[in-house]
Amino acid sequence: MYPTDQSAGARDKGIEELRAGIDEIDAEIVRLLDRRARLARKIGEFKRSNGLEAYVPSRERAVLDRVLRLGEGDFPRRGLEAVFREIISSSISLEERMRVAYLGPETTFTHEAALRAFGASVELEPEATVSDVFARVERGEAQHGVVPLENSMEGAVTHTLDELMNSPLKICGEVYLPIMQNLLSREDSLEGVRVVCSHPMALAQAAPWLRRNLPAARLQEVESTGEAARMAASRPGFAAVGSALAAESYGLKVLARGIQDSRANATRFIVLGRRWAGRTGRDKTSVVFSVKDRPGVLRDALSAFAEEGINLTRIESRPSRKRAWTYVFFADFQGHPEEERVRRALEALEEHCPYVVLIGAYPEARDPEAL
Ligand SMILES: O=C(O)C(=O)C[C@]1(C(=O)O)C=C[C@@H](O)C=C1
Repeated sequence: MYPTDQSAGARDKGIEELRAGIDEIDAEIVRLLDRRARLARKIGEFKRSNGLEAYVPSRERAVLDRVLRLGEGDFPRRGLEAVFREIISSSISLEERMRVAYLGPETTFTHEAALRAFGASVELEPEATVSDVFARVERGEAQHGVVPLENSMEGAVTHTLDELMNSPLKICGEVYLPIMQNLLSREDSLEGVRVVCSHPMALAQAAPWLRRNLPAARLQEVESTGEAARMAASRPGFAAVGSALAAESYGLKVLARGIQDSRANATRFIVLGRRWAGRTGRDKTSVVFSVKDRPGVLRDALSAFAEEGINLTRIESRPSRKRAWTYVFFADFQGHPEEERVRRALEALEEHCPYVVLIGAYPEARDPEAL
């Protein structure tokens, strides 16, 4: 027999005392949060009268680092980070009406990345394409944007690189998300699935699993994983490759979990804004440049980075789209343009390159596994 509330007697008394302790602490937390909110409002007023932006990634990094250093007790570190992500998100919303455009629709991985970067208290606005996200921010209809930049298995998101080349916007943040692909459907089992739809990258990530487990299914490419989930919800015999978040919001069954090809599959997203972020001491900088047409020029252009001991974390070429067979290079490196050694390396780069544009500087994302 299970004890009822009444019969639990002495044990109840024990738990009630503990709960009274929690109630007291909760009241104190709320009082402290109110005090913090009042300070954030004042900071918001100061920023408004001095033309400063509400979202300050470098300060957020400092706040989170400090909190994680303080939190060496019983409260889990991941929990601390999540709680403070939302506290800061609330502060931002008190400072100004913050609109963040992202590559939608809702429930896609970019949505998840935007939530990671800004928390749930800002207005997250889904856009149909990467260039719509850029356009919204460029027109000032959103202060920031979030788009995917590269996937650890599929490589660069070329739409994003092409937009970065021509936009006045800067990268002010980065988010890494481990990608978990799932097979979502209204059907009860794999036998009922005739068509599998998703974004081409998601289909590619799940390709070996799909070949093994659904060899007869037709694959259909659609604009996004969210759109795929919507289709799977409305059409019998359809399944989508997408996130667990999508399954939840479209009422789909998860027929198989973790169907992506590699456990190391992660996507890197960027936060766009009008300015790059301030220096934190653990930063990354992104540049785009073109080189003159002569042997060894790329080596010469990059040698200053080696000489200054600056670690290049990515280099990638794209057609310039200005003239056939001419290319631009995208490079990311550890460091911030305010550092002397970075300034020297960039000056040397300019000597070798007809075109160099600094497209962003931002706190280097923490490895989520390290928490
Ligand atoms: O310090 C600031 O500039 C604030 O606006 C406060 C705060 C915070 O809540 O800690 C909020 C938003 C910023 O992005 C950074 C930090």
